[in-house]
Formats: sequence, structure tokens, C-alpha cells
Amino acid sequence: MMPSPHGLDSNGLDSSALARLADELVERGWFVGEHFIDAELCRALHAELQQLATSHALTDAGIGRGDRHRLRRDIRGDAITWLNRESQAQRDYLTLMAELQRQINQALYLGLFEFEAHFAYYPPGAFYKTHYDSFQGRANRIVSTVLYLNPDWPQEGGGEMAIYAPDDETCELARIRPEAGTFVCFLSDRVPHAVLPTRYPRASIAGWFRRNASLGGLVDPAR
Ligand SMILES: O=C(O)CCC(=O)C(=O)O
Ligand SMILES: [Fe+2]
Repeated sequence: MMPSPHGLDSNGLDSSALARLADELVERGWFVGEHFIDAELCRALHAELQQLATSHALTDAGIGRGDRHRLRRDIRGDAITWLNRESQAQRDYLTLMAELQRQINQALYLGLFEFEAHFAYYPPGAFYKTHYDSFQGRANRIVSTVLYLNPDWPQEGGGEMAIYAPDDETCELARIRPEAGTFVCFLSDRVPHAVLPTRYPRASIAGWFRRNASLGGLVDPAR
């Protein structure tokens, strides 16, 4: 595809950022792109999440999926709702993620076949302790993504995502400010990460590219 003069190809993703994303996923397992997603789309998604929060449409998030789902406020303090394509902003974001899925599959042969995502709202004081998004051998979440939605995140706002060395959660490699437009993606079973306690309401969309719903006879429920 020919890049347009402003560097976005016709699918709305920056082609040089995409090339770096593929390289970094392979070389170190994680990628951070500032201004990766268009500011206007971030504004629309943020407005939608604020509306959902004020109308009490979010549910306290838990850990573990399927039958093993538990609320653990000592581990994670966000409230969520799954994207359902209801708004144009959601459809636009999911279209971009479908294009990203296509590009990652083309570059890395990961066999990603679907994407699930939820809005997440961390009230002041909330955090998410260090974790992996999936476990080796049981992984049907293959690539994790996070898009941040707060414009002008304050210097002293906390709420950074901490990334730790693949397979060594004692070694911190990066702290990412949750600033609107910043997009992070990483290998779900390799990269330990955490959300440090936030001082301000923190808005994001967390999403996962998945492979098959069942691996070796082990059913891994989507949610
Ligand atoms: O919001 C973030 O920075 C990360 C969220 C996260 O790790 C998750 O939802 O699994
Ligand atoms: Fe996570």
C-alpha cells in the first residue's frame, strides 16, 4: 500500500509505526507508540467511556475467566465494559484493530483470528498488580493491546503502566504515561506488567488478539 504524504496509509495506521511495531514485538516482545491512534477518535472514545461511567454502566473487573472469575480489589481496581460495536467510535477503533491484526499476521505469522476489548476506568487510588495476560502453553490471548484515552495526563498523575522484563518480573524496563493516543502492545504470555496506583480517573481500552478458543482440548473462555 502506498503511504499518503502524512504517513498514514489509507487504513488510518502509520506505516512506519507499524513496521517498528512488528520489529519490536519480535525483538523484545513489546511496543509503545505515542500518537498511534488519531486524537479525534480518542476524544470520542473517552467521551463514550465517561458517559458509561456516569450512567453506572461499568462493572467492577475481576481476575480469572469463566468459572474461576473472582473480584479481587487488592489485585485490580478497574471497572469495565466490553466493546459491542454500538457507537461509530467503537466501530472505527475495531476496524483499526482488524487492520492491525492483518498486518501482524502478515509480518509475524501469529495466526491471530479475533480481537476482544473492553473499556477500563481506574478511579483515583486504583491499580492492577503485576501479572501476565495469559499463561504459556494455555495461551489463546496472544497479543495484548492498550490504548490510553486521557488527554493531558498530569505529570504527577501516577497510573503509569510498568513493563517488566520478559519472564523476569523483578526487572522494570519501562513506565508508560497513560496519555491519549499512546498505544502499547505486547506478547500476552511473555511480558509481565502492572498499572501503578493512579491519582486521577484513568481511561483506557484493553484488548487482546486471540488464536483458537480451544487448544489441546482445553477450552479457554473468552471472558
Ligand atoms: O491499562 C493498562 O495500562 C494495562 C491494563 C492491563 O494490564 C489489563 O487490563 O490486563
Ligand atoms: Fe494486563
